[in-house]
Amino acid sequence: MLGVNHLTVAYGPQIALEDATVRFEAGRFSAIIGPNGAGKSTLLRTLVGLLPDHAGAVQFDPGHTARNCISYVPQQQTLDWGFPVTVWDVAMMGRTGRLGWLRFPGRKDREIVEGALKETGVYDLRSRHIGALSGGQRQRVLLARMLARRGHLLLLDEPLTGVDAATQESLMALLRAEADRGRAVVMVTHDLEQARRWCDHLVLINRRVIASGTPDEVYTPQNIERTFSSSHLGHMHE
Ligand SMILES: Nc1ncnc2c1ncn2[C@@H]1O[C@H](COP(=O)(O)OP(=O)(O)OP(=O)(O)O)[C@@H](O)[C@H]1O
Repeated sequence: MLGVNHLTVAYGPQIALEDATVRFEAGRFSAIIGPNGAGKSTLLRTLVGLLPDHAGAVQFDPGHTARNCISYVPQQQTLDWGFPVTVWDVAMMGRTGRLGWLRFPGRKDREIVEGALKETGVYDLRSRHIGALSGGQRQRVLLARMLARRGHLLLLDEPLTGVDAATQESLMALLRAEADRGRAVVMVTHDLEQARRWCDHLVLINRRVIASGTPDEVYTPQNIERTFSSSHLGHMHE
């Protein structure tokens, strides 16, 4: 459904991701795993189209583009939470992004937003200003916006940061269900054990793709060592 082919991304002289080739399929729940600075967010942001300045190709299946099929949940700290909007408004942005700014949302859109807020457990907070939410509540609102968009491809950058353990389980179940409905779900995470339990496709990266496959294929001592060995600290200081 979506992939990158020999992708290299640099920020100025610093190469963040080198010669990465990987494919994400519909119906699969994929996890991108690696240490800090490994290039995980860079890979996701390139897929979304936020880093157009790269070498190599981002490939969509025919009829799909970043604009018409991706729902993206960025890292929470990259957003401005002082913006004067309510929980409901943020979830509705999932619809307006789809409709275009000139069309007003209709009853169907309101139903979809209501359903998304209920699914993520923040419907009761719908009139609250987003600045007045806890970290875990904010994360749920971002997930509600993502669900409201109804994209075929869900890209999430560390979506469980700040979320308590019980809620993490229910949100993982929610994402698993989205994959089982035929969506491609791709999540950046630091939690290897959680990824092994919920995901059927893992991608280990450390500036390069170290391994890609099922949890059993990917979680070998050698791959883990190559992904998390301190050698990557070397290139952080290059
Ligand atoms: N806007 C930027 N300008 C310059 N360098 C950047 C920028 N964004 C990321 N980098 C660098 O690119 C490399 C990869 O960063 P990236 O954010 O993709 O890592 P990550 O795997 O998502 O890390 P983390 O687990 O810490 O979120 C890092 O060395 C980082 O310092």
